[in-house]
Amino acid sequence: MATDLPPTFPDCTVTEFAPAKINLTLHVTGQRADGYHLLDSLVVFADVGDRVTVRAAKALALTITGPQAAALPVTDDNLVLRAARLMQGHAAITLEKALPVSSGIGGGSADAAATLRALARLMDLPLPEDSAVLRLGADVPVCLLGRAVRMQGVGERLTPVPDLPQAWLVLVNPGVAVATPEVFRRLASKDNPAMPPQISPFPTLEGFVACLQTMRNDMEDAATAIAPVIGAVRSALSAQPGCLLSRMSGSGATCFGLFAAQDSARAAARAIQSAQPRWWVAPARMLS
Ligand SMILES: C[C@](O)(CO)[C@H](O)COP(=O)(O)OP(=O)(O)OC[C@H]1O[C@@H](n2ccc(N)nc2=O)[C@H](O)[C@@H]1O
Ligand SMILES: Nc1ncnc2c1ncn2[C@@H]1O[C@H](COP(=O)(O)OP(=O)(O)OP(=O)(O)O)[C@@H](O)[C@H]1O
Repeated sequence: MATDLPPTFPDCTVTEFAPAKINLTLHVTGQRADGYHLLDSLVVFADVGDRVTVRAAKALALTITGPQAAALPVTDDNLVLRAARLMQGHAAITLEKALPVSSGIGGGSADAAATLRALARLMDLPLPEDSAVLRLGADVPVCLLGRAVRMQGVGERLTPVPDLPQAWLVLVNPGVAVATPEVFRRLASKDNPAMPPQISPFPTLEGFVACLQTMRNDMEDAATAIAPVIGAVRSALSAQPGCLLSRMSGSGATCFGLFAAQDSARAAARAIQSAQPRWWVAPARMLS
């Protein structure tokens, strides 16, 4: 049911960027009685992502455009609409979908967070309370924060980390959607060691990478069992000159390579894309 807007409602549009979320590490350290898993993850963002534009309207409506739009039909449970309903936002919303769907880089969560931010700006309203944000999805709180952070609990405990060194990423998705609940179900162990209690400052990228190498993504084996092509993605990234570290993000199938120089990241992305024209490949700056 459409509701009339207050006469003073500003006639403008607001656009918010929805950056890809990357789990540089993802330790699964336990499971709660309700089935949700306890995590310990170093999360960063990349300068590639979706874009959410909101415009005041008499009723809530969503249009999806962009290179990945075909993979995401407009349905009532789209996270953009769920987020907008939380804000009671009457808005015409356009989601420009650039990130592959169900790919471990938090596309839906990033879109939900961007929608909350955009509607808060458009309507000059506060953001919803933390528990409501978490109910949208375990990755929505971290996406709402939108900067490098240690994520614990089921996704709600966010602790600042020291400034991270500048780095470049190559994100590669082989075009296979991996369902997060299935990967959690298939974990061989749900009770793995956490990251060290303190994350110290990293004066150099080399030191940062050495530290990351002592950590893991505990979902990678289970995701690779579901989508063996993840192994090929990891190999393709690791084989690139200048790749300091490669690992899967989230529940997959997207993997990232970490590079010291933008040129090497771009060259690696070009090489992988030309060898695998059907894969989604994106060079990006790591946002910390
Ligand atoms: C794997 C991660 O991407 C790591 O950042 C996230 O934890 C997943 O976040 P998300 O996609 O926003 O997850 P949700 O949409 O809340 O949950 C999808 C499903 O994943 C499982 N799930 C999710 C988060 C969590 N801490 N434990 C879980 O067991 C639950 O079965 C849930 O039904
Ligand atoms: N705006 C949206 N963008 C992407 N997926 C959405 C969106 N809204 C709802 N979904 C649904 O959410 C599910 C997960 O999609 P998403 O792309 O967020 O996965 P993901 O990248 O693996 O997330 P995460 O890294 O948080 O586990 C899919 O089933 C998808 O249909």
